[in-house]
Amino acid sequence: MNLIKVKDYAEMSQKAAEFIIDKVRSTPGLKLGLATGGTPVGTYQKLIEDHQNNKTSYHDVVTFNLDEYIGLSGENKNSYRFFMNNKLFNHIDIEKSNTFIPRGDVEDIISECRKYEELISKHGGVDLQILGIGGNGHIGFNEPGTSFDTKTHVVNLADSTIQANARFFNSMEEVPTQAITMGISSIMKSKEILLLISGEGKREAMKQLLHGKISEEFPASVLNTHPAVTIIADQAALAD
Ligand SMILES: N[C@@H]1[C@@H](O)[C@H](O)[C@@H](COP(=O)(O)O)O[C@@H]1O
Repeated sequence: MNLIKVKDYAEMSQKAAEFIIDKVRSTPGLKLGLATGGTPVGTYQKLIEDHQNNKTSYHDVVTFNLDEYIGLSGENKNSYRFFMNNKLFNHIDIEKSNTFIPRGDVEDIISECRKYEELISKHGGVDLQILGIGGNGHIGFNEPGTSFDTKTHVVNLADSTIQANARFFNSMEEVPTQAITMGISSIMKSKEILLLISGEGKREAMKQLLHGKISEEFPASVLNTHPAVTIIADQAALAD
């Protein structure tokens, strides 16, 4: 894994945006894997600014998001579809029909999992996957204990993840307890991965990722076996 150390969240966002813009510009029809959470928001903001100032075009870019809450429709302001429209898609020239996010509000969620996996394959797979990391090492919504062989699947969220995500909801009762997520094997099929890590709250996860053993108990550890991972981490996440 290639580790790029930066000062703070702002520098991480700037570097990550430059990395992505370079791929968008150099790879016609880029298949871009996207993540939600607080970590990539600054990066998306930088992509928007660059689109406005330098006219980088997303016209032929196809995006696949990692995950979605079960039970929330795209109109719900806490859904990841709403988040992505609001934080990125509405502000760049991407075709909405080229932005894919698993549906959490369909009746047959098992068939949605299969269809999402097929959709990614049909497009030739993800070229560059952006990832954040949960404090417990989850990637996408693959919680500790998830098999490294998983494809897109339904998960029960860990209590710590529910707690961490509660900040976006009005009350605990509203926080979904299940999600649909690309699996570990789906993520690992990406040709290249860019992992963003910022803040003190991620320090333990950072340490375990770099120095811990590769184990399903710490999902992100699998990234040590991927041939093309770049991590951009800030000082707060790196400090011992
Ligand atoms: N499903 C998302 C993950 O993709 C994200 O990486 C994680 C960390 O979020 P944050 O960046 O807000 O710390 O939160 C959620 O669980």
